[in-house]
Amino acid sequence: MTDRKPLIAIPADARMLGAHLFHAAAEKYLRAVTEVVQGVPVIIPAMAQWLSCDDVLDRVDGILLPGSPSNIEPHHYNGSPSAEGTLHDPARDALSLPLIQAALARGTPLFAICRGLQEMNVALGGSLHQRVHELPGMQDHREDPEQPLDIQYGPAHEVEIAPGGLLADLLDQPRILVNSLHWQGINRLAPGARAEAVADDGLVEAFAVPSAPGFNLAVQWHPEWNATANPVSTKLFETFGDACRARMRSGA
Ligand SMILES: N[C@@H](CCC(=O)NCCCC(=O)O)C(=O)O
Repeated sequence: MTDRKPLIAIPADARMLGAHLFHAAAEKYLRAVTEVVQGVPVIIPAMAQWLSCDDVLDRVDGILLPGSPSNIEPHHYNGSPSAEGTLHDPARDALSLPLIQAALARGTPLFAICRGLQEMNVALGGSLHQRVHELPGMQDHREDPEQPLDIQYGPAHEVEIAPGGLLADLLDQPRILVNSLHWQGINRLAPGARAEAVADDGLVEAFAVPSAPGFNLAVQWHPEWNATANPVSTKLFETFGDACRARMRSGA
């Protein structure tokens, strides 16, 4: 008998489409889960007022925290108010931030991408820079929205892999080339988090929480974009998938 496929929860963005509020996730994340993780993606509506963390975690084998154009509300990390016009998604904040803490405590495998990395850092007590490109000495980590998507999600800069960590173990190379589509970034890395990759301007671009009982990894770049065409991205999603399958088989 073959195993069932693991169920992978993807917290939704809450977005107005016309006159109605939708709970949505971009197809590229669903595709990475179906195609590379070999799992079944389940979009979790951003309705934390009616769904507890246990309602979700009792049923799923892993969590994928996707990127989003929206920013975390800065009061979650004692940040100064956002610039006027900043897109927020308080419903997603309310779902994701407690879910991250609960998933890490339970050992549910967790893979966090872009906004997901920022959420994981904030959920664990870290803080964010709101406009990395305006800081002296920092690179511009934003995409050019005028370019076609393949260029926006194309290779942008290298990151240095921290020796002795999870990524060093998985990838066995000192530097990798990543894409870059973000304004915000880690300011204070959360207590208990270990930097796994750092850009040349010093920005932490990946981290893990080694003391958590399950697989967990957060990356600032977008491995879900054409994941099967990039060996590093494939490896990250396959490793996450293996952790989800192991969790599922353990019956935890
Ligand atoms: N808004 C934050 C997070 C950036 C991010 O997650 N971008 C992804 C955009 C859509 C997607 O590709 O899923 C920031 O700018 O830092």
